[in-house]
Amino acid sequence: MSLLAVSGLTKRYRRGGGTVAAVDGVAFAIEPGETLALAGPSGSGKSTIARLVLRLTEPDAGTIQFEGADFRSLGGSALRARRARLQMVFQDPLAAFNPRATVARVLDDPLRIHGIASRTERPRRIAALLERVGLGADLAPRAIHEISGGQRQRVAIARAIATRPSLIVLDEAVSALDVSVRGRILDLLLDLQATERIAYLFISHDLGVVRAVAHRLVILDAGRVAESGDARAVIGNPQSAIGRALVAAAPRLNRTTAP
Ligand SMILES: Nc1ncnc2c1ncn2[C@@H]1O[C@H](COP(=O)(O)OP(=O)(O)OP(=O)(O)O)[C@@H](O)[C@H]1O
Repeated sequence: MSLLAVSGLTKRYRRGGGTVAAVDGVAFAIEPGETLALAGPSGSGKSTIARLVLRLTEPDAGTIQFEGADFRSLGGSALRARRARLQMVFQDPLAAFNPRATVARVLDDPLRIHGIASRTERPRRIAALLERVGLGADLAPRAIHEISGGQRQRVAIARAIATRPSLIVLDEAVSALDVSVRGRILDLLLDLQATERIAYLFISHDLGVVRAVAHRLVILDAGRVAESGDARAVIGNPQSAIGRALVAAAPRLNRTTAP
């Protein structure tokens, strides 16, 4: 059974006098421990799909099965428990967190809210989480706005793994980072996937990054699936017009070195 399976996913927004389908009958599945990338031009519906999967936005139609449950019909404590297993990392952690909060506070929240560790245990758990993402425990008292962008994204990943998720949605999570920092964060994500068997829904406009980390790739165009398949096969030989255009517009793909 797939970890996540969506089908017929549809979300319309009002525009002018009518409506626009930001997401229009999209279907895909993610298996445990795998990375599925979503790519497509700006406005093709990538972020809307992320928000629908996370239930931050309600779809107009479609089904979302997560860990065998109908995710749309869950409520109350069942939804809370399932939410712990489905985490997210966005492009800009400064927008996602209170910039004045300390690193310790950002990591304490999920441990407390989901009842994962007692008050006395939590500092130790926070130190272990920081260590797991390659940061020192001395970062705990620092404010989010005081640390570097790469450190902030590591804190965001530490927060995401605090609840032992089976799936993390990453929406342009490495796009704002410079190339060397990006490479190290991608290595961390791959290492976490190998050791914890976490699956990723990896949204990126950068096919070089997608090729480096994704097992499978779904290319979107105007809210619909244009093509999908093995990530390297799709990038190496795109079948859709939009796939060919995206590959042609990605000069870094022509290099032999990994991003
Ligand atoms: N809250 C909203 N209200 C109205 N229209 C929206 C809303 N959110 C998204 N849209 C529209 O839905 C379409 C898909 O947007 P979405 O942000 O999902 O695309 P995207 O592929 O993530 O784009 P980008 O790469 O630029 O982030 C766009 O036409 C966008 O203008």
